[in-house]
Amino acid sequence: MTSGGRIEITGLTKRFGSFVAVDDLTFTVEPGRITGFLGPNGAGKTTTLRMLLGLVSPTSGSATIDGTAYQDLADPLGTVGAALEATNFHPGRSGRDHLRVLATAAGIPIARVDEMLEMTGIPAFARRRAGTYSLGMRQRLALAAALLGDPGVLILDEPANGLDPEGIHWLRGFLRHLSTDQHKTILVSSHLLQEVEQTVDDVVIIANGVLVKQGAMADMRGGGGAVVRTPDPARLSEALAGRGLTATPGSDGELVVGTEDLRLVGEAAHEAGLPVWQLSRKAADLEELFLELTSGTNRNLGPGPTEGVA
Ligand SMILES: Nc1ncnc2c1ncn2[C@@H]1O[C@H](COP(=O)(O)OP(=O)(O)OP(=O)(O)O)[C@@H](O)[C@H]1O
Repeated sequence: MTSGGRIEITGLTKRFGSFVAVDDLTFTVEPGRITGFLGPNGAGKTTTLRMLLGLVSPTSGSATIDGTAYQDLADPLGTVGAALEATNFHPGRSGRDHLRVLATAAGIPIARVDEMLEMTGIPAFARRRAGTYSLGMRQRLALAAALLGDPGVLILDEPANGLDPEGIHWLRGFLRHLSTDQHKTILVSSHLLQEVEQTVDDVVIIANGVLVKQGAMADMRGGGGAVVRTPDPARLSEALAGRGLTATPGSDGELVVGTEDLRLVGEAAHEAGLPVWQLSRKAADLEELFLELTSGTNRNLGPGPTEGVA
């Protein structure tokens, strides 16, 4: 069982002619964690992953795994497993045969094939031609292929694409097991924050090839403040103001307080002699935050509606 290496992206840039697909990108991905690589369609995620895997050469900058570029790795399949597209299977070949060909070419014991099919939940389909697989099945087969060499680093491009809710639930648990129990490094791209929200520990968000945010998912969730409900919101507002806390009336008689510390709010209510009907943390609206961070940046859609010129 191989534990993961550290991915380091430094000043990574890719130009296609005059078009800058990836622009001076710098971030790191740590072992034992699941990192979501997020951005709207066309943001430059796939190009970045392709550079990391040595499939596209950077215009400048570097992408390394434990300090080594992919093309210089001594044992690439045993170090990094990748599933970039779920469609590159020979349609007439069974999933099992596909994995057997890969395993033989890489000198991996054939027994590992059935182990991986079992692990990714596709043994019953293994003897059917891959051309008949649903997108979800192809995703599982791509994952099985990526894991054949027991790599410490796993790079998955939109792995939840085509999975049904049960499949997404399964994927979430599976990736969690690989990161927590096997300490692997997992980088998962997605254009939907919601899709990976419950899966990832860290996020790297890009738009127009540029880094817009990197951090722990828990920090993204924070900042929402506290919600408190009481029979006399005006009096509680005053008590909170006395403690330097801002309180804004919400939609349904509640107050939204500018602190994450629920104790402060509870104490203010207690001092004012007010009963508290509800006191909870307000979750930040991640979808809103994501749209805000990346708004109007989907290059593939062209410019948005423009203001009329007087
Ligand atoms: N070989 C190429 N030649 C010219 N432009 C390219 C090439 N490859 C990618 N691009 C452009 O670079 C931009 C980034 O593409 P990329 O596929 O990396 O984005 P992405 O974030 O992965 O989006 P998606 O989720 O749609 O795959 C896009 O505008 C794309 O059209």
